[in-house]
Amino acid sequence: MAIVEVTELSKRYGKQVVLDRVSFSVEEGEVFGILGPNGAGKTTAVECVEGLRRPDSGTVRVLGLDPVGQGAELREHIGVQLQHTQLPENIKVWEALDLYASFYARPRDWRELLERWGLADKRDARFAKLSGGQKQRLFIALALVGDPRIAFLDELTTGLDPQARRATWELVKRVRAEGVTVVLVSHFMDEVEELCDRVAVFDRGGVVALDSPEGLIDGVDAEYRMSFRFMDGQAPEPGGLLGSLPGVASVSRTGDLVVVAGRGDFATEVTASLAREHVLVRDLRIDKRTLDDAFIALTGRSLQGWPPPPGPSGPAPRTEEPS
Ligand SMILES: Nc1ncnc2c1ncn2[C@@H]1O[C@H](COP(=O)(O)OP(=O)(O)OP(=O)(O)O)[C@@H](O)[C@H]1O
Repeated sequence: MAIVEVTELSKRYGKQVVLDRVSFSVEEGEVFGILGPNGAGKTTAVECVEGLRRPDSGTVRVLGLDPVGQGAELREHIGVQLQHTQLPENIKVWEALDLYASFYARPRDWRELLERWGLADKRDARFAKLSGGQKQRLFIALALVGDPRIAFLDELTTGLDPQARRATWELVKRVRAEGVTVVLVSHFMDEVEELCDRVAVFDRGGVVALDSPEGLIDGVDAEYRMSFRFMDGQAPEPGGLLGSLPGVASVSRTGDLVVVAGRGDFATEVTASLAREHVLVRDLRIDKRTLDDAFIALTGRSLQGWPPPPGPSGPAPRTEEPS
Protein backbone atom coordinates (compact mmCIF):
# COMPACT_ATOMS: atom_id res chain seq x y z
CA MET A 1 0.00 0.00 0.00
CA ALA A 2 1.34 3.43 -0.89
CA ILE A 3 1.75 5.46 2.27
CA VAL A 4 3.13 8.54 0.49
CA GLU A 5 1.95 9.64 -2.94
CA VAL A 6 3.52 12.57 -4.73
CA THR A 7 2.12 13.53 -8.11
CA GLU A 8 3.51 16.22 -10.41
CA LEU A 9 4.96 18.21 -7.53
CA SER A 10 6.48 21.54 -8.59
CA LYS A 11 8.15 24.20 -6.51
CA ARG A 12 10.15 27.30 -7.32
CA TYR A 13 11.96 29.87 -5.26
CA GLY A 14 11.63 33.16 -7.12
CA LYS A 15 12.69 32.37 -10.66
CA GLN A 16 14.56 29.18 -9.71
CA VAL A 17 12.62 26.03 -10.51
CA VAL A 18 13.65 23.58 -7.78
CA LEU A 19 11.13 20.78 -8.40
CA ASP A 20 9.62 20.22 -11.81
CA ARG A 21 6.63 17.83 -11.85
CA VAL A 22 8.14 15.28 -9.51
CA SER A 23 6.19 12.04 -8.91
CA PHE A 24 6.94 9.09 -6.65
CA SER A 25 5.23 6.92 -4.07
CA VAL A 26 6.47 5.20 -0.94
CA GLU A 27 5.15 1.79 0.07
CA GLU A 28 4.33 0.99 3.67
CA GLY A 29 7.19 -0.79 5.47
CA GLU A 30 9.98 0.04 3.03
CA VAL A 31 13.10 2.15 3.35
CA PHE A 32 12.72 4.59 0.49
CA GLY A 33 15.80 6.51 -0.57
CA ILE A 34 15.93 9.97 -2.09
CA LEU A 35 19.35 10.26 -3.67
CA GLY A 36 20.92 13.14 -5.52
CA PRO A 37 23.64 15.77 -5.48
CA ASN A 38 23.52 18.95 -3.44
CA GLY A 39 20.86 21.29 -4.70
CA ALA A 40 18.90 18.60 -6.59
CA GLY A 41 15.75 19.44 -4.64
CA LYS A 42 15.69 16.46 -2.27
CA THR A 43 15.07 18.41 0.92
CA THR A 44 12.50 20.62 -0.74
CA ALA A 45 10.58 17.55 -1.92
CA VAL A 46 10.70 15.87 1.47
CA GLU A 47 9.72 19.05 3.28
CA CYS A 48 6.70 19.38 0.96
CA VAL A 49 5.79 15.82 1.94
CA GLU A 50 6.21 16.67 5.63
CA GLY A 51 4.03 19.75 5.27
CA LEU A 52 6.88 22.14 6.05
CA ARG A 53 6.82 23.72 2.59
CA ARG A 54 3.88 24.49 0.38
CA PRO A 55 4.02 23.11 -3.18
CA ASP A 56 3.29 25.51 -6.04
CA SER A 57 1.40 22.78 -7.86
CA GLY A 58 0.87 19.04 -7.81
CA THR A 59 -0.59 16.74 -5.20
CA VAL A 60 0.96 15.26 -2.07
CA ARG A 61 -0.83 12.71 0.08
CA VAL A 62 0.68 11.12 3.16
CA LEU A 63 -1.47 8.45 4.82
CA GLY A 64 -4.22 9.87 2.65
CA LEU A 65 -3.82 13.32 4.23
CA ASP A 66 -2.90 16.63 2.64
CA PRO A 67 0.25 17.77 4.48
CA VAL A 68 -0.66 21.44 4.11
CA GLY A 69 -4.39 21.39 4.81
CA GLN A 70 -4.30 18.56 7.35
CA GLY A 71 -0.84 19.17 8.78
CA ALA A 72 -1.82 18.99 12.45
CA GLU A 73 -3.42 15.57 12.01
CA LEU A 74 -0.54 14.33 9.86
CA ARG A 75 2.12 15.37 12.33
CA GLU A 76 0.68 12.89 14.84
CA HIS A 77 1.79 10.10 12.51
CA ILE A 78 5.16 11.19 11.18
CA GLY A 79 8.58 11.56 12.77
CA VAL A 80 11.04 14.01 11.31
CA GLN A 81 14.77 14.39 11.63
CA LEU A 82 15.58 17.51 9.69
CA GLN A 83 18.84 18.02 7.85
CA HIS A 84 19.86 20.77 10.21
CA THR A 85 18.16 19.60 13.37
CA GLN A 86 19.70 21.40 16.29
CA LEU A 87 18.88 21.52 19.94
CA PRO A 88 19.84 24.10 22.58
CA GLU A 89 23.33 23.26 23.80
CA ASN A 90 22.29 23.04 27.42
CA ILE A 91 19.19 20.93 27.02
CA LYS A 92 19.52 17.55 28.70
CA VAL A 93 18.81 14.36 26.78
CA TRP A 94 15.74 13.50 28.84
CA GLU A 95 14.43 17.08 28.59
CA ALA A 96 14.61 16.97 24.79
CA LEU A 97 12.72 13.69 24.68
CA ASP A 98 10.16 14.94 27.20
CA LEU A 99 9.69 18.13 25.20
CA TYR A 100 9.21 16.30 21.90
CA ALA A 101 6.84 13.81 23.55
CA SER A 102 4.68 16.75 24.65
CA PHE A 103 4.02 17.60 20.97
CA TYR A 104 2.06 14.38 20.47
CA ALA A 105 -1.30 13.18 21.72
CA ARG A 106 -0.09 9.58 22.13
CA PRO A 107 3.69 9.60 22.50
CA ARG A 108 5.84 6.61 23.31
CA ASP A 109 7.37 6.37 26.74
CA TRP A 110 10.68 8.16 26.19
CA ARG A 111 12.34 6.21 29.01
CA GLU A 112 11.96 3.09 26.92
CA LEU A 113 13.46 4.94 23.91
CA LEU A 114 16.46 5.92 26.04
CA GLU A 115 17.12 2.26 26.71
CA ARG A 116 16.37 1.19 23.17
CA TRP A 117 18.77 3.66 21.59
CA GLY A 118 21.59 3.18 24.08
CA LEU A 119 21.20 6.58 25.71
CA ALA A 120 20.15 5.52 29.20
CA ASP A 121 23.48 6.52 30.72
CA LYS A 122 23.30 9.86 28.88
CA ARG A 123 19.88 10.71 30.29
CA ASP A 124 21.17 13.76 32.19
CA ALA A 125 23.91 14.71 29.74
CA ARG A 126 23.65 18.05 27.99
CA PHE A 127 23.23 18.01 24.21
CA ALA A 128 26.51 19.84 23.59
CA LYS A 129 28.41 17.13 25.47
CA LEU A 130 27.20 14.27 23.29
CA SER A 131 29.41 12.70 20.63
CA GLY A 132 28.32 12.79 16.97
CA GLY A 133 26.99 9.25 17.11
CA GLN A 134 25.13 9.91 20.36
CA LYS A 135 23.52 13.01 18.84
CA GLN A 136 22.36 10.93 15.87
CA ARG A 137 20.88 8.34 18.22
CA LEU A 138 19.08 11.11 20.06
CA PHE A 139 17.74 12.59 16.81
CA ILE A 140 16.41 9.19 15.79
CA ALA A 141 14.84 8.71 19.21
CA LEU A 142 13.24 12.16 18.88
CA ALA A 143 11.89 11.22 15.44
CA LEU A 144 10.32 8.10 16.97
CA VAL A 145 8.93 9.54 20.21
CA GLY A 146 5.55 10.24 18.61
CA ASP A 147 5.25 6.56 17.63
CA PRO A 148 5.14 7.48 13.93
CA ARG A 149 4.20 5.30 10.97
CA ILE A 150 6.74 7.11 8.80
CA ALA A 151 10.15 8.48 9.80
CA PHE A 152 11.87 11.04 7.58
CA LEU A 153 15.63 10.99 8.02
CA ASP A 154 17.48 13.71 6.10
CA GLU A 155 21.26 13.42 5.63
CA LEU A 156 21.54 11.37 8.76
CA THR A 157 25.20 10.48 8.43
CA THR A 158 26.72 13.54 6.79
CA GLY A 159 29.86 14.50 8.71
CA LEU A 160 30.07 11.26 10.70
CA ASP A 161 33.21 9.18 10.57
CA PRO A 162 32.97 5.75 8.85
CA GLN A 163 32.50 3.84 12.10
CA ALA A 164 29.72 6.09 13.36
CA ARG A 165 28.08 5.99 9.91
CA ARG A 166 27.94 2.21 9.97
CA ALA A 167 26.57 2.27 13.51
CA THR A 168 23.87 4.69 12.33
CA TRP A 169 22.97 2.36 9.45
CA GLU A 170 22.26 -0.36 11.97
CA LEU A 171 19.92 2.05 13.73
CA VAL A 172 18.00 2.67 10.52
CA LYS A 173 17.62 -1.07 10.05
CA ARG A 174 16.23 -1.29 13.55
CA VAL A 175 13.73 1.48 12.89
CA ARG A 176 12.51 -0.45 9.89
CA ALA A 177 12.41 -3.71 11.84
CA GLU A 178 10.04 -1.96 14.24
CA GLY A 179 7.61 -1.58 11.35
CA VAL A 180 8.20 2.11 10.66
CA THR A 181 8.39 3.18 7.02
CA VAL A 182 11.57 5.19 6.46
CA VAL A 183 12.18 7.94 3.92
CA LEU A 184 15.92 8.44 3.81
CA VAL A 185 17.47 11.45 2.10
CA SER A 186 21.10 10.89 1.23
CA HIS A 187 23.85 11.65 -1.20
CA PHE A 188 25.88 8.60 -0.24
CA MET A 189 25.73 5.72 -2.70
CA ASP A 190 26.91 3.07 -0.26
CA GLU A 191 24.35 4.13 2.31
CA VAL A 192 21.51 3.95 -0.16
CA GLU A 193 22.71 0.61 -1.52
CA GLU A 194 22.93 -0.83 1.97
CA LEU A 195 19.67 0.46 3.39
CA CYS A 196 17.08 1.20 0.74
CA ASP A 197 14.49 -1.06 -0.82
CA ARG A 198 13.84 1.49 -3.54
CA VAL A 199 15.52 4.72 -4.54
CA ALA A 200 14.34 7.81 -6.37
CA VAL A 201 17.31 9.42 -8.10
CA PHE A 202 16.88 13.20 -8.10
CA ASP A 203 18.77 15.41 -10.48
CA ARG A 204 18.15 19.06 -11.28
CA GLY A 205 14.68 19.08 -9.78
CA GLY A 206 13.40 15.89 -11.38
CA VAL A 207 13.27 12.17 -10.64
CA VAL A 208 15.50 10.63 -13.31
CA ALA A 209 15.04 7.00 -12.15
CA LEU A 210 13.18 5.04 -9.52
CA ASP A 211 13.97 1.41 -8.74
CA SER A 212 15.67 -0.87 -6.24
CA PRO A 213 19.44 -0.25 -5.98
CA GLU A 214 20.02 -3.57 -7.82
CA GLY A 215 17.45 -2.61 -10.47
CA LEU A 216 19.16 0.74 -11.02
CA ILE A 217 22.53 -0.96 -11.39
CA ASP A 218 21.21 -3.71 -13.68
CA GLY A 219 19.24 -1.22 -15.73
CA VAL A 220 22.35 0.66 -16.73
CA ASP A 221 24.35 -0.72 -19.57
CA ALA A 222 27.66 0.51 -18.19
CA GLU A 223 30.93 -1.06 -19.24
CA TYR A 224 32.71 -3.06 -16.55
CA ARG A 225 35.83 -5.18 -16.36
CA MET A 226 36.93 -8.64 -15.40
CA SER A 227 40.48 -9.84 -14.99
CA PHE A 228 42.25 -13.16 -14.48
CA ARG A 229 45.65 -14.79 -14.88
CA PHE A 230 46.37 -17.85 -16.97
CA MET A 231 47.57 -20.83 -14.99
CA ASP A 232 51.26 -21.59 -15.44
CA GLY A 233 52.06 -23.07 -18.83
CA GLN A 234 48.80 -21.88 -20.42
CA ALA A 235 49.19 -19.07 -22.87
CA PRO A 236 46.41 -19.00 -25.44
CA GLU A 237 45.95 -15.79 -27.40
CA PRO A 238 43.10 -14.24 -25.37
CA GLY A 239 42.02 -11.78 -28.06
CA GLY A 240 41.36 -14.61 -30.49
CA LEU A 241 39.56 -16.67 -27.89
CA LEU A 242 37.46 -13.97 -26.27
CA GLY A 243 37.42 -10.91 -28.53
CA SER A 244 34.38 -11.92 -30.54
CA LEU A 245 32.18 -13.06 -27.65
CA PRO A 246 28.86 -11.20 -27.20
CA GLY A 247 29.26 -8.07 -25.07
CA VAL A 248 33.07 -8.05 -25.06
CA ALA A 249 34.43 -4.60 -25.92
CA SER A 250 38.17 -5.12 -25.46
CA VAL A 251 40.73 -7.69 -24.37
CA SER A 252 44.22 -6.77 -23.19
CA ARG A 253 47.07 -8.87 -21.86
CA THR A 254 50.14 -7.98 -19.83
CA GLY A 255 52.22 -11.06 -19.05
CA ASP A 256 49.77 -13.61 -17.70
CA LEU A 257 47.24 -10.97 -16.62
CA VAL A 258 44.24 -10.63 -18.93
CA VAL A 259 41.74 -7.78 -18.62
CA VAL A 260 38.45 -8.01 -20.48
CA ALA A 261 36.01 -5.08 -20.65
CA GLY A 262 32.46 -5.37 -21.81
CA ARG A 263 28.78 -4.90 -21.20
CA GLY A 264 25.78 -6.98 -20.22
CA ASP A 265 26.46 -10.61 -19.36
CA PHE A 266 29.87 -10.79 -21.04
CA ALA A 267 31.62 -12.20 -17.94
CA THR A 268 29.48 -15.35 -18.07
CA GLU A 269 30.30 -15.73 -21.77
CA VAL A 270 34.01 -15.38 -21.02
CA THR A 271 34.06 -17.94 -18.20
CA ALA A 272 31.95 -20.38 -20.27
CA SER A 273 34.30 -20.00 -23.23
CA LEU A 274 37.39 -20.58 -21.07
CA ALA A 275 35.78 -23.72 -19.62
CA ARG A 276 34.88 -25.00 -23.09
CA GLU A 277 38.48 -24.60 -24.20
CA HIS A 278 39.75 -26.20 -20.96
CA VAL A 279 41.75 -23.08 -20.16
CA LEU A 280 42.45 -22.83 -16.44
CA VAL A 281 42.68 -19.40 -14.85
CA ARG A 282 43.36 -18.00 -11.39
CA ASP A 283 42.82 -14.69 -9.59
CA LEU A 284 39.48 -14.22 -11.36
CA ARG A 285 37.99 -10.84 -10.49
CA ILE A 286 34.87 -9.15 -11.76
CA ASP A 287 34.57 -5.45 -10.97
CA LYS A 288 31.02 -5.03 -9.77
CA ARG A 289 29.07 -2.23 -11.29
CA THR A 290 27.99 0.18 -8.61
CA LEU A 291 25.20 2.60 -7.99
CA ASP A 292 27.68 5.31 -8.87
CA ASP A 293 28.03 3.80 -12.38
CA ALA A 294 24.23 3.88 -12.61
CA PHE A 295 24.19 7.49 -11.41
CA ILE A 296 26.79 8.54 -13.98
CA ALA A 297 24.85 6.82 -16.75
CA LEU A 298 21.63 8.53 -15.63
CA THR A 299 22.95 12.03 -15.01
CA GLY A 300 26.24 12.22 -16.85
CA ARG A 301 28.26 12.88 -13.70
CA SER A 302 29.43 11.24 -10.51
CA LEU A 303 28.14 11.72 -7.01
CA GLN A 304 31.33 10.38 -5.49
CA GLY A 305 33.19 13.01 -3.60
CA TRP A 306 30.02 14.49 -2.11
CA PRO A 307 30.05 16.14 0.28
CA PRO A 308 33.34 18.01 -0.21
CA PRO A 309 35.90 16.83 2.34
CA PRO A 310 35.89 18.76 5.59
CA GLY A 311 38.51 21.46 5.50
CA PRO A 312 39.11 24.95 6.77
CA SER A 313 35.79 26.05 5.31
CA GLY A 314 33.88 22.84 6.02
CA PRO A 315 32.65 21.19 9.17
CA ALA A 316 34.94 19.04 11.27
CA PRO A 317 33.91 15.39 11.22
CA ARG A 318 31.81 14.34 14.15
CA THR A 319 33.21 11.30 15.78
CA GLU A 320 31.95 8.67 18.15
CA GLU A 321 33.78 9.35 21.38
CA PRO A 322 34.01 6.87 24.17
CA SER A 323 31.15 7.42 26.54
N1 LIG B 1 13.96 28.60 1.28
C1 LIG B 1 14.66 28.70 0.14
N2 LIG B 1 14.70 29.84 -0.53
C2 LIG B 1 15.36 29.97 -1.71
N3 LIG B 1 16.06 28.96 -2.29
C3 LIG B 1 16.06 27.78 -1.64
C4 LIG B 1 15.37 27.59 -0.40
N4 LIG B 1 15.55 26.31 -0.02
C5 LIG B 1 16.31 25.72 -0.96
N5 LIG B 1 16.62 26.61 -1.94
C6 LIG B 1 17.39 26.31 -3.15
O1 LIG B 1 16.73 25.26 -3.83
C7 LIG B 1 17.67 24.35 -4.38
C8 LIG B 1 17.37 22.95 -3.88
O2 LIG B 1 17.61 22.89 -2.49
P1 LIG B 1 17.34 21.58 -1.64
O3 LIG B 1 17.82 21.88 -0.25
O4 LIG B 1 15.95 21.14 -1.81
O5 LIG B 1 18.31 20.56 -2.36
P2 LIG B 1 18.94 19.23 -1.82
O6 LIG B 1 18.90 18.28 -2.95
O7 LIG B 1 18.28 18.80 -0.57
O8 LIG B 1 20.42 19.66 -1.53
P3 LIG B 1 21.35 19.36 -0.27
O9 LIG B 1 21.81 17.96 -0.43
O10 LIG B 1 22.45 20.36 -0.43
O11 LIG B 1 20.52 19.60 0.94
C9 LIG B 1 19.04 24.86 -3.99
O12 LIG B 1 19.55 25.59 -5.08
C10 LIG B 1 18.79 25.76 -2.82
O13 LIG B 1 19.73 26.78 -2.74
